[in-house]
Amino acid sequence: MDAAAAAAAARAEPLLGGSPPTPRALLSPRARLLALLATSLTVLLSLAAFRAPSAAAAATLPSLLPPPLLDQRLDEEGWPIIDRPTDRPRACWGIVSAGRIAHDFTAAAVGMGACVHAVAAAQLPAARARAAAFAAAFRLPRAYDSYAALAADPNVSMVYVAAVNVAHARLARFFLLHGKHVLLEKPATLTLGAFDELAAIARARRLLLVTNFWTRWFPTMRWARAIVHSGMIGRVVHVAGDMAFQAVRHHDGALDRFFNASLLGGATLDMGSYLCMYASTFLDASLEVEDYALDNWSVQAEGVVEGGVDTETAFLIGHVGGAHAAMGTSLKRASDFAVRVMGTHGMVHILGVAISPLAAEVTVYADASLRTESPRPCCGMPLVSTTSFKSVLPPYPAWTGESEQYPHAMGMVYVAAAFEECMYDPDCTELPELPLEEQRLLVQLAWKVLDRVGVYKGVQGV
Ligand SMILES: NC(=O)C1=CN([C@@H]2O[C@H](COP(=O)(O)OP(=O)(O)OC[C@H]3O[C@@H](n4cnc5c(N)ncnc54)[C@H](OP(=O)(O)O)[C@@H]3O)[C@@H](O)[C@H]2O)C=CC1
Ligand SMILES: O=C1OC[C@@H](O)[C@H](O)[C@H]1O
Repeated sequence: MDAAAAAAAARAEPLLGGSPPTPRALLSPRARLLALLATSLTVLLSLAAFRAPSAAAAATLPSLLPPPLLDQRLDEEGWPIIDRPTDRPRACWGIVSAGRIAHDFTAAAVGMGACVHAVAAAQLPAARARAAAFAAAFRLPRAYDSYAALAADPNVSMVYVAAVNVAHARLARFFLLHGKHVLLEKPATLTLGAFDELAAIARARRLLLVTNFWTRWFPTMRWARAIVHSGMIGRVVHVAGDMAFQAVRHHDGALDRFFNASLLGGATLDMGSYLCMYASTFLDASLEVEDYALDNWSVQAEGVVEGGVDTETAFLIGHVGGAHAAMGTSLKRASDFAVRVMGTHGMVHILGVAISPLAAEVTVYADASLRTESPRPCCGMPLVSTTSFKSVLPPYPAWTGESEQYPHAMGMVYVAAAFEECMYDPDCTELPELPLEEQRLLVQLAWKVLDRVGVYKGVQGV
């Protein structure tokens, strides 16, 4: 292991969780012996199922296992290590819009040493001054007050589209047609038709089109996925998540995007889209072949609609494999922003803020299906192990004089690094962490939720 990898491993090491008192202590001596045998068997089977990195690890309890190896390279401060070519120009970003998340992404990108060449602000008033101030703060060479000027800049090969939801389809189409690779803020589009058009352009021109579900590239998410895929918690049967906050109604004197139907606001297209992403991530985790056809998924939803947007929504997503997700989102109440992935004999708990998760915990219980004695009628299986995972973010670049707008903003480095690395690989046409077909499914799942709740019916082209 080289020094950087060792530093990264140290930063992302599992913290061995203290186990709560085992319920076994409450059983009779005979039941205790049986439980011990069952637990030992479960431990052995868990170990067999777990893709441990070395044979030595297979001799230890699951709670002592190292996490699955993460193929993510980070330096001592937590910055991604990128193999940039030395024999040709670097790929440079253009930032489309100068709003809140655009600040966050740009801070992460300049912090990690990426080339951010220009920003364009073009929709809200004072575009020229806003773009100039943005460029000055992040020391970008160019500031434009039109998106067309940014699209014409030959130094920009990839753009980050950070405008409000209603502009996503239009701007992604515009920049793809100008030959730029596009990292597009979520939700990619409202309608399937709009997404399919974007995907067709991207494929035809061999351009990257990636919805910015940045969660997918977080070390915590990679760890959680690896744990679930290892079989350590058994077969996934249920995912539960809740993401809600009391959104501000007004921003800079106008109705904020959250409550603004003309900007495609509402809880589902905001945080609900992450919950759809979590459902897609884990519900089919046990299938050998990933299948993103909507026919394999069912959606039910209830919601409260105010001013044309959903402000409180609960939805269920079912997968043909039998697993299901129960999700809640709201613009009007608090939440722990956590997601729990429940398997037949264990659970991965992705701690809030699960949009940009820095910590998770896996709990493994004895597998009742492997026990020989009559199962107890209720409640709680003997605990086998609890293992935690934590990661740290690289520091915000203080020299910008800016500060983060959204939690864990520096976590944008992970998706930015993956995107940039793909730019240097002639064979890379999609990011494996979020293929186009899955992005398409995510558009459809959110659309189904909204359809059931009764908003945005009949809207086309966005
Ligand atoms: N991945 C993530 O973690 C996050 C993603 N997001 C997503 O990013 C997008 C932007 O969110 P955020 O930065 O909070 O948004 P802002 O409210 O800050 O607006 C972003 C930009 O959109 C344009 N815009 C804003 N209001 C209007 C309007 N009334 N009419 C037309 N254009 C408008 C402006 O572009 P210009 O500057 O060019 O004038 C503005 O700078 C959303 O799609 C959201 O879902 C948001 C937060 C976190
Ligand atoms: O994508 C997002 O992530 C963070 C949330 O607070 C924000 O509203 C949303 O758009």
